[in-house]
Amino acid sequence: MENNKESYVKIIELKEQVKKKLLHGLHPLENPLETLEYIDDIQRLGLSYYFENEIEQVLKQFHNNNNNLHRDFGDNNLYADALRFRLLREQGYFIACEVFAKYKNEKGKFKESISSDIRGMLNLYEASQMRVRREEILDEALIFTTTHLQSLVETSQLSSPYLDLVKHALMHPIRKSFQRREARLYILLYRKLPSHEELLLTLAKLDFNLLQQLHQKELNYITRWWKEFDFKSKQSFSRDRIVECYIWNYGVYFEAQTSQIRLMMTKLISLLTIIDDSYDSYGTLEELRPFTEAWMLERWDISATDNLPEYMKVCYKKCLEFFNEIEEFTKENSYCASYIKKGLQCMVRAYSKEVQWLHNKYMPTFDEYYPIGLDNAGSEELISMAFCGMGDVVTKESMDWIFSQPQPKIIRTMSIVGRLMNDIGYHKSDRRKLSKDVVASAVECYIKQYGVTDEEAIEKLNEQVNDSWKDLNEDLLYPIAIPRPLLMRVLNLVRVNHEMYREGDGFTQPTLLKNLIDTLIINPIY
Ligand SMILES: CC(C)=CCC/C(C)=C/CC/C(C)=C/COP(=O)(O)OP(=O)(O)O
Repeated sequence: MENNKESYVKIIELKEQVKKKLLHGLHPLENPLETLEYIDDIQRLGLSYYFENEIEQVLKQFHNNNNNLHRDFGDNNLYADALRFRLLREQGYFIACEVFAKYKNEKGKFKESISSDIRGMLNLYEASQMRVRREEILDEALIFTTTHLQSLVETSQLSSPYLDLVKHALMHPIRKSFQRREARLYILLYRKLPSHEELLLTLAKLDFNLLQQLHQKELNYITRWWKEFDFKSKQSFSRDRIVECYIWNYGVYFEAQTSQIRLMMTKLISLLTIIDDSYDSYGTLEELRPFTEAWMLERWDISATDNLPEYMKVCYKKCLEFFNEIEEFTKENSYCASYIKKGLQCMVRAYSKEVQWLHNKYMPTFDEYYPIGLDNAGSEELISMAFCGMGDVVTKESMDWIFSQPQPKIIRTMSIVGRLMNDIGYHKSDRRKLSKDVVASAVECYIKQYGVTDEEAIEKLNEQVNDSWKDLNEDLLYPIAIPRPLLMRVLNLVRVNHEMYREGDGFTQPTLLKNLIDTLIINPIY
């Protein structure tokens, strides 16, 4: 691997060339498809953060010239239509889904003939993930493309980079995916594509490897911090998941200049895990009552824990220290820390309600459970903390937006994805099967309220998760409530929730995230 200084210099030089091409070398009106493909490649290679303004300028032209460009693709270019649709919607521009009506037959079904166009089908599949409510044509497109692409994967004997992309996309659609894993994977696939551009490939590889070295150093620092804290010696039942905490935030912030917020968020999640475990696993009701009161104080004070067990004191003290660190970090925006405190209080209130149910062996109805379960998914808390890393972009109004009523749809989506996927995973896990406790969780509460089977409950809850992604998509279309860079961090937080609980409890069962950790932190790209 080249030495770091050389890599930096090369990155600067390559970036300039890409910028030039984006602004002057592409001609959206004459060559719309080539332009879109170039932007798609930049984004999928994980490089768009270098070119936000240029990409915005180019895509705006597509948006403003929608009709002209529409004609350029002709009547039968599913690949181009779907690519443009996805890129514009990802950028926040509404584009009507009726553009896909021409791919239907007289019976109102998608034409079977398009199913042999793999790249077109793949783009339509990704485009349909951008749907909002009441876009039935995109619901149908998702089913149509998923079915055909799945059968293609099962029956095809050929190996091709496109087929690899299809296999991957079926598991990880772009909209929901952990972005850095996608970048790495796309770098490996892109170099096999006949059309790849050497310059972009080199830039992407250098950038990934250089960032990875920084991430390794950070992980080193944070594991030392965790070892020195040594909470395990005070309470051995608590989950020991500092690497997973780091990965959580790496999904939200990955850039070199965001190192500090990544580490702060990692500390926050590790402390939240301790608090969660205190309520869920080992605190008694008598201990937890004053513990809850201590968090509810206007000014947190260590003396509030005088009569509490040592492990609670240690946890509370560490949080006080951590809040001093947050205040120092957000000196310029001194109002920020109070929102993080408010978010934590909201979680603790929910934990304390759940613990009463647990100790009273009471299984609530779904309606009783749901608002509490959504509150303890911690969305307001994590978003408040994430926004603190956004420097000038964040304002008091955007912090107020986090706690506004009615709750912004994208925040509700974050809670729904986290809560329901976590609870569905819990329902299927050995943890539940082996537990003698009556633990309130969405599946059990749904079964209790509606008298349905496990499978039916899970199906209904999965539907809610899918519908909530549509709401998220809507909140990300212009006009938007707060600046786009802030909303993009919220989107990343939702993606992390999805990733963590996609196949069970990735946070608690260490094997589920192992692959992700190896790919992102350990192995460079050669
Ligand atoms: C669930 C979710 C999206 C949480 C987001 C807030 C957050 C990052 C908390 C840190 C600790 C954590 C992963 C709790 C989930 O525990 P658990 O799996 O025992 O679930 P529980 O919430 O039912 O205790």
